[in-house]
Amino acid sequence: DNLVKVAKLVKEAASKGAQVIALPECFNSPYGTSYFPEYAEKIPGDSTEVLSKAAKDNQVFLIGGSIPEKDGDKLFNTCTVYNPEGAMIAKYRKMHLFDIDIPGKIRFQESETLSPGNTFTTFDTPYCKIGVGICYDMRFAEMAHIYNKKGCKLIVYPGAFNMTTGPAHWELLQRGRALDNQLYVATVSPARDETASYHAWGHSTLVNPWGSVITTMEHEEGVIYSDVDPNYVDEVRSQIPISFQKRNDIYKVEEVEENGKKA
Ligand SMILES: NC(=O)CCC(=O)C(=O)O
Repeated sequence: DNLVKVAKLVKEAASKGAQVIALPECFNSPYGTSYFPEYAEKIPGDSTEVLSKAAKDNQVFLIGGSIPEKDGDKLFNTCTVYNPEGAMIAKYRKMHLFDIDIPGKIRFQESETLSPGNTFTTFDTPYCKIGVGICYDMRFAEMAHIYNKKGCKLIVYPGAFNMTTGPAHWELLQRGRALDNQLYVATVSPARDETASYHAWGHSTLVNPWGSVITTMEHEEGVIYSDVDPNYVDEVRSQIPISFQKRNDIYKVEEVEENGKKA
């Protein structure tokens, strides 16, 4: 059902002028560790073929939310990205697994069935460079900082916060990452399904480099639209030039080398 919905909604968004479209975390699977093995697919596979076709048919960049990915005997929470020709131009595996335990509220351990990825992922568009993270990744300021250093003007986080952390942290984190790095931050959540075991907070949102929420929604299914203006990123950065004012002589955020390669 969700694959059919993707084809329909991407077409609808493109017909209204969208050029870059993003889907939610785990859009082809219920969000829950017991579901991931059942719904996991290889990449390429049925779900990613639908994404590739939707991008090509509608001539858009498509950030395909995420799916549980099966690779050998491991599962990952993986986002794939397509260009308007339908080619997969990026693949990102969630680096920071959502393992939390808030007594009486929520315990969730993605690591029960998923493994973490180890690679930062950005891609170029004619509009700007875009960085990809998934949900819990948004809590890690250093990751967004590295995307800023790599030249991104937009970071997209498909994400499914919950009814405990959503109201408290969802918007605050996006505004924080946007303001820290003076770039746009977009989050895309699944709609809330009251019959599911995990109740998503919803509230897909776009925040601008000034830290202002420029578009958002509630928790029902829907599509939201907004312009991203890469020139506005430059404007804010020249007005408040924090990137030049960092005391790199005293502290520095940098990618570590892993096995001789950048992480
Ligand atoms: N899917 C996730 O990573 C959820 C993250 C979350 O809810 C949080 O509070 O962080």
